[in-house]
Amino acid sequence: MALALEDVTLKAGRATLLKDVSFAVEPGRLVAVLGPNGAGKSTALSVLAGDLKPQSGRVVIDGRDMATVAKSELARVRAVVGQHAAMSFPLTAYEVVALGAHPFAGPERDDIVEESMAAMDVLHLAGRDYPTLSGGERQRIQIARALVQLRPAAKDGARRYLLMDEPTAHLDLKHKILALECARAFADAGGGVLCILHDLGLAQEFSDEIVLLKAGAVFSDGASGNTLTGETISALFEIPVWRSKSLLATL
Ligand SMILES: Nc1ncnc2c1ncn2[C@@H]1O[C@H](COP(=O)(O)OP(=O)(O)OP(=O)(O)O)[C@@H](O)[C@H]1O
Repeated sequence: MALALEDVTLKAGRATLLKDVSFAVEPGRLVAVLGPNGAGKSTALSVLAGDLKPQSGRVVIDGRDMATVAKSELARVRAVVGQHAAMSFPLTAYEVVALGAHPFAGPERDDIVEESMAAMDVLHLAGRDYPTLSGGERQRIQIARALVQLRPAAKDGARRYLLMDEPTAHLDLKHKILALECARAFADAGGGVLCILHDLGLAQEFSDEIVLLKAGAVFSDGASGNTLTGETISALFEIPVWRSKSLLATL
């Protein structure tokens, strides 16, 4: 059981954005995806989410080809926290989080929404107009919404997958840690998490596995403790080995 890319190649016009990319997000695991700007991380996440269709290869969710899974079913088992949390609808923060909760009704829904908002430290923002929130506040609301969306699957014992594109990008240190603790708790409770990160230290600290992407291909993939070496980081980001080694020594 897993959410996996199998030999995925994706092109846009003449550009090849992903070349034979394979990796899997297994239940109970947090996979961090790292790599230079433009490496294909967000593209890979969108393919895994079922939002972009590859020209070759396939996405497999718990043994089924994703192309055969209805969008409505997909919405119950995977949630996406995107890179840009902009939303121009005149909704309150509470209403945005509750968008994830449409299968619930009544007091149960309120409890689940409030619990997820508390987990992301945004309960005090519940009545605020979403468009007036700061970037980091919006990001935390989006994570709370995704957690709400996946709650029914958790209760049914179904597999579920949380896909996050740079969820910590706009967050202060306390909330970066909180967001990754929530993602970690989600994995520890049996969900699978994919998290695109630029921070090597946070990736090392919170993930089980690290996938390194470069130029649309998997550069390296392995257990978090073994993947980030001075030589690998140097080659991945095209920086001197002495620099990557001194950076890694600070992690
Ligand atoms: N529709 C498209 N047509 C052509 N090129 C595209 C298209 N969409 C994305 N790209 C290019 O594909 C590459 C991969 O983009 P992607 O957003 O996946 O990178 P990323 O690894 O997430 O980068 P970042 O760290 O900057 O967020 C980039 O060079 C981007 O410019």
